[in-house]
Amino acid sequence: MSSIKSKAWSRPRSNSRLNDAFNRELESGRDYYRHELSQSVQTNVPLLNPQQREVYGTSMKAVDDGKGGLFFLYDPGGTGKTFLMSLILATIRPRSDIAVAVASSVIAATLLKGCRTAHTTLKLLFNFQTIKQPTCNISKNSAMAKVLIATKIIILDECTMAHMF
Ligand SMILES: Nc1ncnc2c1ncn2[C@@H]1O[C@H](COP(=O)(O)OP(=O)(O)OP(=O)(O)O)[C@@H](O)[C@H]1O
Repeated sequence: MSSIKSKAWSRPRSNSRLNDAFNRELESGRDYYRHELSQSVQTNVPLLNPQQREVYGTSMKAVDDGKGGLFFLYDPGGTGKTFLMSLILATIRPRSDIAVAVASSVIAATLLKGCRTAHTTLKLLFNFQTIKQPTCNISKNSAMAKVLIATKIIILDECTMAHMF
């Protein structure tokens, strides 16, 4: 009898712990000032140059269509990549959608709002560049896995530098 009781109580507790962790991850992905972000979108979209506008349109279409895709943005320094990525994040986040921003280094992570290192967020192995088929150390049932499933876009800044860290 006591074991039945303990099973009956233990299950909801573990689910609720998972839900709490999920909600914490979710909130950290959504915890932005919506009004401020929406205003920055209204102000900055009209400033985009033709090339930035094309990348913005392509990225937002991919997000809205939900078909997935892998896009690389490569341009010389100072040409507005960070400006553009910030705008993409600011467009998606006020909709209560999750946009994850990660970077290959701590310094690069300071450039985008809510950005963390890819190693921390995606639980990358530190020696992943030496492994033939590297995987993220995130279990299927974890809160982070649920967040990633719900994520609309993952932006990885300075990805070409990832092998150095
Ligand atoms: N369309 C734009 N309208 C107004 N300012 C812009 C625009 N695009 C970029 N900028 C400004 O130009 C400067 C350089 O842009 P940004 O930092 O985004 O370049 P970057 O390509 O990310 O540079 P780096 O590769 O060195 O990190 C920033 O001050 C940014 O705010």
